[in-house]
Amino acid sequence: MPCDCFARPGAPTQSTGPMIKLSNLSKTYGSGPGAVQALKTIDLEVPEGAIHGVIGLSGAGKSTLIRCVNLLERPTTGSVRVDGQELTELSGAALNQARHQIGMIFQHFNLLSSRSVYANVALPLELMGVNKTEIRERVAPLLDLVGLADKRDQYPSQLSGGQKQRVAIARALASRPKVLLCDEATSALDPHTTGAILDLLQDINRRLGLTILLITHEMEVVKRICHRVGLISGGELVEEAEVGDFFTAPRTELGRHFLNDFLQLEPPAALVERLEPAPGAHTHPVVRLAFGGDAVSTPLISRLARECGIDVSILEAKVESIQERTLGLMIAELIGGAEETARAIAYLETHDLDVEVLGHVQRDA
Ligand SMILES: Nc1ncnc2c1ncn2[C@@H]1O[C@H](COP(=O)(O)OP(=O)(O)OP(=O)(O)O)[C@@H](O)[C@H]1O
Repeated sequence: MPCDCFARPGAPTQSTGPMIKLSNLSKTYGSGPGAVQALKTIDLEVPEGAIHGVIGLSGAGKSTLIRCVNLLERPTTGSVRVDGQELTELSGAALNQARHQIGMIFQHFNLLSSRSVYANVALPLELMGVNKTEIRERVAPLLDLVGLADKRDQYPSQLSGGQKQRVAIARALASRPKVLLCDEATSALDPHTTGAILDLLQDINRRLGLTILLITHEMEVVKRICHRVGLISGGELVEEAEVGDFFTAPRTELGRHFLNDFLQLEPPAALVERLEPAPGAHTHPVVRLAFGGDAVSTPLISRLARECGIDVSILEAKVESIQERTLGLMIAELIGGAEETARAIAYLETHDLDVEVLGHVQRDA
């Protein structure tokens, strides 16, 4: 439930559609032979109140994408609608006004070193022409919200990285935005501080009903606070899903790469050396299984062995909690004849498990 003290008087939601809607968005840097097409026909919708992550490798186009949402980068083609308003048609004062609805935080905080914590948070309000009394009334609860009321007169050089990011968050919220953009906001922080900042962002999302779009290269960030996630590669959104679905059944090779990297569930090295890509006359498959929902609490493996007439040798297994969902992961050898193991894989697939055949090993080896 949004908190009253951060309400946006006179600024009701203009649209009943998504809070952020990017349509057919492309961005090319430069021209001629050296041109770089950083974004290619991106379509993305973020509903009001959602936390939406975009993950990708370095150079995939994440920063360009998020900077197009507030027109820090002007897209080459396409549409950017925030709360129903088309931003690409705006410039000058009208664009500045629209940007009050969109706060942003950065990897390196971007605080002004010559200004105190209080003055950094007050800055956007000064630029908006808010009077001093109102600024005082608005900054104090923001510092409370981010847990820095006792640091109001300190300077950025006297703060830790996590505290600097808290100041940046308070500053981003000063104009009472509807959207918060987070550009690798925790990448410069240690894991403990990252957790605390992500908790704060989640708390703000819940208390203020703020829509958050974040970009990251860290699955941990997605796992911890995002509702939905998009995967970007070569400037294209190649996959988009609910976070629970993405972690249980990524649909692309790159999605699997991110997941495996995060889970670090790899077959033992000795087995990898024996893996062959194609089945042979005397091989059996090695599979990686990911399962969520009811499958986690069902004795599927013993049923599989019984019903398909195979043996199952479990090589690695773990259970992860992804927000409210449980994800089971396993690497196993399915030991049996070609027909039986093919039937076993089909059986697993019909029970909503994500099955990846990693390769095949000689039965007698
Ligand atoms: N101002 C620019 N001029 C020219 N090319 C650019 C510019 N900014 C980014 N690029 C190029 O656009 C592509 C996407 O860059 P972008 O910074 O959006 O990727 P990213 O996913 O955020 O990468 P990283 O995680 O390394 O920050 C890259 O090939 C990059 O070199």
